[in-house]
Amino acid sequence: MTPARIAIVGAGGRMGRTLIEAVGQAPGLELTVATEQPGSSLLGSDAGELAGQGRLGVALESDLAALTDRFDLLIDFTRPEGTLDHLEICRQAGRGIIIGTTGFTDEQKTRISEAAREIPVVFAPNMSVGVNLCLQLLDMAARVLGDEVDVEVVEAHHRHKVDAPSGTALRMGEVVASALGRDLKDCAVYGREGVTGERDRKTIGFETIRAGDIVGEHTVMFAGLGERVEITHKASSRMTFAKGAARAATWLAGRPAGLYDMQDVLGLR
Ligand SMILES: NC(=O)C1=CN([C@@H]2O[C@H](COP(=O)(O)OP(=O)(O)OC[C@H]3O[C@@H](n4cnc5c(N)ncnc54)[C@H](OP(=O)(O)O)[C@@H]3O)[C@@H](O)[C@H]2O)C=CC1
Ligand SMILES: O=C(O)C1=N[C@H](C(=O)O)C[C@H](O)C1
Repeated sequence: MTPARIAIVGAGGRMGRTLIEAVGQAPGLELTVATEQPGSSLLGSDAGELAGQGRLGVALESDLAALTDRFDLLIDFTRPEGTLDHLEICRQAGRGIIIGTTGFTDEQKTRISEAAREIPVVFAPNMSVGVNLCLQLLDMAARVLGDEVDVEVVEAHHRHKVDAPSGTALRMGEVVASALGRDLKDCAVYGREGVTGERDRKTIGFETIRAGDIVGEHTVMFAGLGERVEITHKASSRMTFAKGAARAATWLAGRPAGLYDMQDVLGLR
């Protein structure tokens, strides 16, 4: 079978470099385009050499709109504003997109849903198998423990991360809120300070740690009187996310337009 031709945007970033390696290891995928922002000192360098994989013959370029005839699917782990630009280019060219970027506003998420009426989109704040399994476990835990417990989501990431709470923490909160018949928008509490008063059982609390080189850790605590359940995921390598994105790309190749996530890719729905 002909491999799907893959574009990686933000190719010089932490995830971009890891994605170059992961796509190179995926049998059904071939890296054909890699981009960075205009003005980047990385433009012209070889994607494989950038990722420590040896020469691939794919030079970093900046004008994605001019390159759409050279890829079938685009993988985007950048920033929301960049992702929306890339999404529009994919929509106009009829190319599928795998979005791992986090930190979108509701309005920006709506734009992704709208584009997914025309092109296939996988959009997931965490592409690791483990986190997606945890989302299933969280749904079950919330249904069993119900309103008898206090729910807190604690996440820790490296010092360079710019959005908080993490997209994964928010998705975990959404899963628990939905299982409990709540709307996260009404019940989320983002950090506490000063005289807060007693805890309201119906809230879901979020705590954020940013420190050093932590790859990504999430714990959801269901704390009752006399016992406590904690569901924890710890990523120790970005390759776990990159392999998930490569798996999503393989899965998305040839699919019809639609908004999918990693639960679809992994057959967990
Ligand atoms: N879904 C998942 O499984 C995972 C998601 N993520 C998410 O992926 C995103 C990237 O993370 P990470 O790799 O650590 O970040 P980095 O900052 O290391 O990389 C981001 C890359 O995107 C580029 N970029 C930034 N803004 C734009 C723009 N407007 N247009 C085009 N390119 C742009 C950067 O270029 P420059 O350096 O020039 O600014 C850089 O190359 C984050 O949102 C993060 O939360 C991360 C890991 C897993
Ligand atoms: O920025 C990161 O690094 C990560 N971001 C994602 C998120 O915001 O959930 C996923 C992962 O935890 C790493």
